[in-house]
Amino acid sequence: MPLYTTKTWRVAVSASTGAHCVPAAVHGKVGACDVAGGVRGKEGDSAGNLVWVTRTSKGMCLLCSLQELNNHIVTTQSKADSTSVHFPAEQRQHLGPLKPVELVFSGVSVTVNRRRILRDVSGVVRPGELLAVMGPSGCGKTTLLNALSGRCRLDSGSIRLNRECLNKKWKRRICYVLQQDIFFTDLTLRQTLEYAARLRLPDSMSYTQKMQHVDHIIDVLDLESCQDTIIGDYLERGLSGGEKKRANIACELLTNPSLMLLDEPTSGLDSHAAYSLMSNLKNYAETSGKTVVVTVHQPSSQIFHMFDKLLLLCNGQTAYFGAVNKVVDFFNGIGLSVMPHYNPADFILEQVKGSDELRERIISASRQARNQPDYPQELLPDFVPNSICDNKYMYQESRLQSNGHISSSRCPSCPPVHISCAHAHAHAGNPQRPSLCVSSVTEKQSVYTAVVREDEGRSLWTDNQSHGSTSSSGDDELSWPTSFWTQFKVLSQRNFQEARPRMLSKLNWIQTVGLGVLAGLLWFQLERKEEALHDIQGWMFFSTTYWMLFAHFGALSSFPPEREVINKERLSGAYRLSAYYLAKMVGELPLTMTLPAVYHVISYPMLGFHSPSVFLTLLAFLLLNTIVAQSVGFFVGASCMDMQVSITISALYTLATQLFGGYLATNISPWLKWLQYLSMVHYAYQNMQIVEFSEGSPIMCAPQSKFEICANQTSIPVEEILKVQGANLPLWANTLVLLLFLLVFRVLGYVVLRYFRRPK
Ligand SMILES: Nc1ncnc2c1ncn2[C@@H]1O[C@H](COP(=O)(O)OP(=O)(O)OP(=O)(O)O)[C@@H](O)[C@H]1O
Repeated sequence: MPLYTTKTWRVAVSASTGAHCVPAAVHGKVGACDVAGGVRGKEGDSAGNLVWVTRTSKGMCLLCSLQELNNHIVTTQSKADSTSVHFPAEQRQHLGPLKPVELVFSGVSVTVNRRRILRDVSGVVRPGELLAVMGPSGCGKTTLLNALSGRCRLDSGSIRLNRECLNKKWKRRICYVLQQDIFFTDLTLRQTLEYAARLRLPDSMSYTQKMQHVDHIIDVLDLESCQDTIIGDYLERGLSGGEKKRANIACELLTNPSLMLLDEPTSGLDSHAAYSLMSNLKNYAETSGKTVVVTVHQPSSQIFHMFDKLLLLCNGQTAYFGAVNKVVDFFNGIGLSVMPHYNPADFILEQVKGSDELRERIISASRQARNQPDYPQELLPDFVPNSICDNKYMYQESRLQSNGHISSSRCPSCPPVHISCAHAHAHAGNPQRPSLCVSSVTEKQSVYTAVVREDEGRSLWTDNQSHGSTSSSGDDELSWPTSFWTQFKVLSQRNFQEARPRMLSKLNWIQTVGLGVLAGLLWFQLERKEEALHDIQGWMFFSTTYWMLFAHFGALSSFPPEREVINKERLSGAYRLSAYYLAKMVGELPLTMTLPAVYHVISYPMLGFHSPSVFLTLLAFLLLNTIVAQSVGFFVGASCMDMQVSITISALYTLATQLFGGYLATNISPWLKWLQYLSMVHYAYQNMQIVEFSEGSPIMCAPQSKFEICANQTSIPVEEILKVQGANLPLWANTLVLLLFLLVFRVLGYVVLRYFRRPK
């Protein structure tokens, strides 16, 4: 699919329509815009001026260099660059409006477990910039990223994105690539990306478009060769460390995020892979106007010079914040000179790992640097953030009317904004009808202004220093990328695919068939007489308890790794918990039922087959019991964060359930008897007896029968068999209780995940 085309553009100027861009010649596919949004032009714009990209209603791609507007002619070429992440226009329009993000964090202090980790850390990253956070191990880099992504509470300070405080809407939009690679280990890389695309790309994109997008990301991150390899873990080898890292980034890149936070993306990579990854990110930031923050340990000098800005941390405090190319001057200024040919990254890290006195000197020099004129004004103590306007509407939108005037819809309490088209080089030879305008600066702060051309009805963003977003739409920003139905469908498929190798593993098959045959042989063709009654009951009790334990502990052990993945996905706002929960139940249902059914098919006919209806009803109760046990296991697994605790609780519950099931102990003291009503096995076992002994040939009395009724008749009715065990509920009541168990534990599991174990 050709994503990259070479285009030549002219600016047509006429008295009636003013200046606008027209394609002078188009080679390749029309509409395949390959630069996302307005960017500070690099390619084809040697002057480094703003390049505008927009789409007309006819789907044409317009690129104009503002600098050249006055010259009436623009030639912009965007050449193929396989390392850049570009989104084809027809896909990009589905990914939502392009929203460059300016990240400002000021005076951030964080305490974790009563230990102060970060103190008064500040910084600004603008769209198109790559900020590196560096510092010795344990200095607080990850904690800072956690704070910037809204995953930990600030003691003081603020985090603003496009001048809005970090809120739920932004948290969902931030892409945070964690240091650990959290995936379903049995899925291949391609399957992982496909599911992520189907879940996180909007419903307005077709399946084919989503898959094309996956292909593109795989191509960009050079993952073709390993796309069909499983992710793997320490038990089963899969992707290499570097491939996992890139897979992690690929999953996040799918949604075309405006702000990316990456924790140690180069750790575990060789120098070439690290360089290639960082140049991808650099390109991504530059060409797509993205804001990227990475933490790095010890970058090579090549990588170091790729960064635009550096935040150097030392014991949780800022040791340097500013342009990378000025860090050497900063250290020179305090008498610490880098030796020639020495990697500046190594040098500065050595300094911040030096003596206490040296570190104090660096930190205090960094504090003094705040008085320098080039220090970002947003970080100055007297900067008034959004106290004048409320956070939401610091951004404002203006409309360019057909008469050439600009109408501004700013909030009443905003300071006056002077929109200066001259300032924006946008006269285009016709002052009455400027094509594009940018905001100017008020006394204290620049205000983000998007100017909408009435004839195109489309917002463009700009600012002479930084970029604002198109208007934030509040609540709809919190809506999910896909419908409940899509989420349910995709998650069910993923659950099925992910759980199948685990639940239907070769070992589980061997265990099931082996036990089925063994149980069949042990209780082979039992006669229907009192002497064999205990054995028939033994088969039933063994079957119900075995599958209870199998399902309960299966659910218990599989949930902790799954919790990691769903927490990560929930934090990124990928889907509703309810969709996941329902999908988990439905997706795993066929797998949960397969092995007990196989066991039943093998062992029951060996025991003695009466009728298909008995066979099927017994199977139904065995399966119901298994599903109930699975729900209890899932509930315990979801509630307990500590595996040891959950195993202890489960062992206690399942063993008590067996003891009170009605087979092992029949003369239970009255004060303990109530416990049998909490035993799910009790109900399933009773029902199996009711079904088995109600149909077919009756159970014949023994010559020395222990049943009183045998004094008057030759066979034992089912009621008498159950009475011995102290059970008196009918079939329907036992079934109802089992269904209630199922419902209650499923609902409890959901409530725990929704309210008590929310990812933070
Ligand atoms: N939950 C926690 N409880 C106690 N201490 C914590 C916790 N989380 C982090 N810390 C401490 O905070 C400090 C900073 O941790 P952080 O993970 O942010 O460092 P880092 O700079 O990312 O380190 P590295 O480069 O080794 O990954 C460390 O000393 C760590 O032990």
